[in-house]
Amino acid sequence: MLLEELLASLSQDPLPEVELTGIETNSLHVQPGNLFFALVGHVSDGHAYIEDAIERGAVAVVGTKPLAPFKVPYIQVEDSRKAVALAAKRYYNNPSASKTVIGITGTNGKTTTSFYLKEMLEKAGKKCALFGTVQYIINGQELPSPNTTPDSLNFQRLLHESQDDVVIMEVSSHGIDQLRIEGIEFDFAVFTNLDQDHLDYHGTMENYFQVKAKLFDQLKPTGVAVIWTEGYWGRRLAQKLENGPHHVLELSKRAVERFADSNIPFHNQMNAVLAAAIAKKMIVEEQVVEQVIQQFSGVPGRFEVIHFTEDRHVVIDYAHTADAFTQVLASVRKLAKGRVFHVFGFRGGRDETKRQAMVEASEKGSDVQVLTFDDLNGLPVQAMQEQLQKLRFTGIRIDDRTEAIAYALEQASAGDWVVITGKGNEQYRDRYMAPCQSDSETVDWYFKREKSNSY
Ligand SMILES: CC(=O)N[C@H]1[C@@H](OP(=O)(O)OP(=O)(O)OC[C@H]2O[C@@H](n3ccc(=O)[nH]c3=O)[C@H](O)[C@@H]2O)O[C@H](CO)[C@@H](O)[C@@H]1O[C@H](C)C(=O)N[C@@H](C)C(=O)N[C@H](CCC(=O)O)C(=O)O
Ligand SMILES: Nc1ncnc2c1ncn2[C@@H]1O[C@H](COP(=O)(O)OP(=O)(O)OP(=O)(O)O)[C@@H](O)[C@H]1O
Ligand SMILES: N[C@H](CCC[C@H](N)C(=O)O)C(=O)O
Repeated sequence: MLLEELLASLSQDPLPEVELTGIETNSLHVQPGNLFFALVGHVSDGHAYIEDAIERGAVAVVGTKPLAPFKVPYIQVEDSRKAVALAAKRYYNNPSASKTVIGITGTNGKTTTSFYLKEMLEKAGKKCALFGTVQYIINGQELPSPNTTPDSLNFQRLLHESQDDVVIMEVSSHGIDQLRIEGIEFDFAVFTNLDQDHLDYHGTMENYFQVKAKLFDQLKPTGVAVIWTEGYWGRRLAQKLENGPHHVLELSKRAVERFADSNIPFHNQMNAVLAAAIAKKMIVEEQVVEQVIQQFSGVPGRFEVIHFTEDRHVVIDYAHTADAFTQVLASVRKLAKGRVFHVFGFRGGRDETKRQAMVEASEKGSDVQVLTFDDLNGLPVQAMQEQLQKLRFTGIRIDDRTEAIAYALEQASAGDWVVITGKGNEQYRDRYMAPCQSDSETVDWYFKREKSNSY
């Protein structure tokens, strides 16, 4: 595509006749013939890397700041995140237009709902691409997920490669705010729930809600909104959409009554019915939907039950909000004949204001609490220790996660359950550091150690 063809609407001046070889937002990845978009980020400012991008072969640059002329055309726009999203959409020939696009938002349950839905649709013969926290899947191929919601450029590029019929994506509030989904029109948008999280980024729950609600502005005119309305924020969203053009499907506790005798955790029943509502709208047979719910293969690191020994159980779970703790611990309480141990921690550099509520949910839902580290995310150990010190917490503190898990497993006796939350299936302790064992690998290591010690 010619530079002129892509950017004519943004540039006052005529642009040179140059054939583009691609679009880039990271100067380090620029190849000769690329168009570079300078984005102001949370850590760096892409405008500082314009010269670098030009040296690597960028043929034009788009940015937001008034800058002195460069040796290639510089096009100043109001919002370079919006500009790159729309340029990528155009460059890759609007790849989502030919697919059914489903966006799932909410604090908890996005990943699980998306996995349920993928299984339902695939059983009905549809090919699904998936974007989310655990992984991306394009044309059946699993790719690592750097962000729950990919940046707009990567997203359009992957959609262009995808020969799938359906795109199921988790839409994070960061993703919406940073315009990673700008220009995408959704056939379905799902709201699971809202719980206190990410206030380091959004400031207030109201702001957090308003950002999440923006997903629903991107529904196609024929689009359907599916909302869990049992909570305050779900009801607010349903009200907001009430007089709008879209069909709104509201789901509440009544929708999960039929699971009364089943042993799926309650939160997964909610996720299952949200997925089922879309599957049915997409004409998946009732029988297929039910079969998937009954035989669901689960999500890595979400309510993963390990029969540690015959009478001791471990649950590995990705809970990292107070509501998620309440849900998971209540489900375990129903299953446990003995005590419930809870090993948990917090991520460095993330919302600190949710922590006290998480401690309280843990103390309410379990018998023994072990507070440890999740990820430090670059935060010095001492700073995390000081932050933990400030919490009102009466349980046991063991900073080293392996030791904390070992302690809980050691203390647990027949009938007890040990719940380990926060990291799920993740194989790193700090996104900036080397990979390390997952929580289930730690449990496995402990189990082997205990077995060899008993001989
Ligand atoms: C705070 C935040 O959300 N940051 C995200 C954001 O980064 P940023 O735009 O601020 O990037 P930056 O590092 O400041 O760089 C600015 C620009 O300079 C450019 N640059 C930089 C260096 C250089 O040498 N050359 C260069 O061109 C960069 O390529 C970039 O274009 O955009 C990046 C690309 O999309 C994201 O990877 C990054 O996610 C960071 C790693 C992150 O931790 N994000 C979390 C908070 C997040 O987004 N989480 C949600 C899930 C939350 C949930 O639901 O629980 C998610 O969707 O993953
Ligand atoms: N519907 C729900 N309501 C409340 N808590 C839930 C619900 N579904 C899942 N959870 C809890 O939240 C945790 C994360 O679930 P899941 O990965 O499906 O959510 P998510 O929205 O994708 O989270 P993230 O964006 O952080 O990846 C689960 O391990 C469970 O503890
Ligand atoms: N939802 C959590 C976990 C994100 C997981 C991973 N992508 C990371 O950033 O470490 C958060 O944003 O705090």
